Amino acid sequence: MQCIYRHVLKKIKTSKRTITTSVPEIRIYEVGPRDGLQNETKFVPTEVKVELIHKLASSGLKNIESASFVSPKWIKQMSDGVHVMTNIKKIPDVNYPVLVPNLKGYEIAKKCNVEEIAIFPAGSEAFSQKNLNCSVKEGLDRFRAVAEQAVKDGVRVRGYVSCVVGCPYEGPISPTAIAKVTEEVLSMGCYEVSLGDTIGVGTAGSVRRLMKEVLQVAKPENLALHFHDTYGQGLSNLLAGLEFGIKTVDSSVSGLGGCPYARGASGNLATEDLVYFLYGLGVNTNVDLVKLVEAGRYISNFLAKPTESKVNRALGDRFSNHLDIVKIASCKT
Ligand SMILES: CC(C)(COP(=O)([O-])OP(=O)([O-])OC[C@H]1O[C@@H](n2cnc3c(N)ncnc32)[C@H](O)[C@@H]1OP(=O)([O-])[O-])[C@@H](O)C(=O)NCCC(=O)NCCSC(=O)C[C@@](C)(O)CC(=O)[O-]
Repeated sequence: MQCIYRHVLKKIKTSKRTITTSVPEIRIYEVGPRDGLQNETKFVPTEVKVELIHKLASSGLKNIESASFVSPKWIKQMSDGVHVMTNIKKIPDVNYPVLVPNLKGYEIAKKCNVEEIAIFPAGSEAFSQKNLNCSVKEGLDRFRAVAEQAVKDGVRVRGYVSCVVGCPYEGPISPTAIAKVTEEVLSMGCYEVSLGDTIGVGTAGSVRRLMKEVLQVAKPENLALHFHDTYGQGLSNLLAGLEFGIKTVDSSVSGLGGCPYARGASGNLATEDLVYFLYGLGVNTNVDLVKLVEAGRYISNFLAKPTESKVNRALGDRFSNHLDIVKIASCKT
């Protein structure tokens, strides 16, 4: 089968010479510290959030959505965003984006010297009302003002579109509606739009239908996939999406996650499961699975709940060497 993933040229040193080879690569956008924790009822202290972010960065993840600057009246769990962002010991080549709902949140984020923000309009009218207290159109206008200011300030902007397959209040959402919102979000200057199956109702079939429509208005390199794993379809949905040439995938360590305004939705696709899956496809992730598993256990232990990652559970205490796990994933025993 022809490899469908983006390839990067890498210089690899052998004992005798340096060779240039082509390695497929997928960009992982970790959302655990934000999407993963925002729905937790027990307040996670700032130092635990910061330690989680440090552990994720040391596993090799390069994009870690670290906080959100939403109204603390709406999401109390994220109310310490300023302290989180000012206490992270940043690694130079790691991106630490934050979620921003309006200009007020943007101004606070800016004071924390963030280099990237994410805006998050919805594809569904009812969800927009519940999540943002405004219509889709009002949300888009509000986010356009934020994006324009950020672009002016040289801050990168990423966009989410929520409820790309289904809405907890309205039911199925048409791919045409999602394509329309995606096009508008891209026109605001976002370098990428992440398509969020907020309640995890998608299947490989509905994801294919969505991709066909959205790719009428966007290039695959400007799209990302954001799956919640409510019905256990996260990885098959992802495979369906990757077949369209998408190169960025969102996931959450330990499968944490959920939105308080999307009751019943489970966590995101677990990053440990994603990394294992990608190694199996021969896709380079540059992530150390042992360190990632440790990060997942750190936060699950703190929350006193079992990990939602099947890979994390399956590995138990058997493996301390990243390469051994990669061999299993690649079936190269
Ligand atoms: C958009 C609003 C603010 C409108 O909320 P509102 O109540 O209509 O706004 P408001 O302007 O009337 O403000 C109400 C109060 O909040 C304050 N306020 C207002 N904004 C801010 C701010 N940025 N930072 C700090 N404070 C703020 C504001 O100052 C005021 O304080 P008061 O005067 O009463 O003392 C609110 O609805 C909100 O914060 N919503 C965010 C909800 C949220 O975070 N949801 C989860 C993230 S979305 C998600 O998870 C989906 C995603 C992205 O992961 C993709 C997927 O999974 O598919």
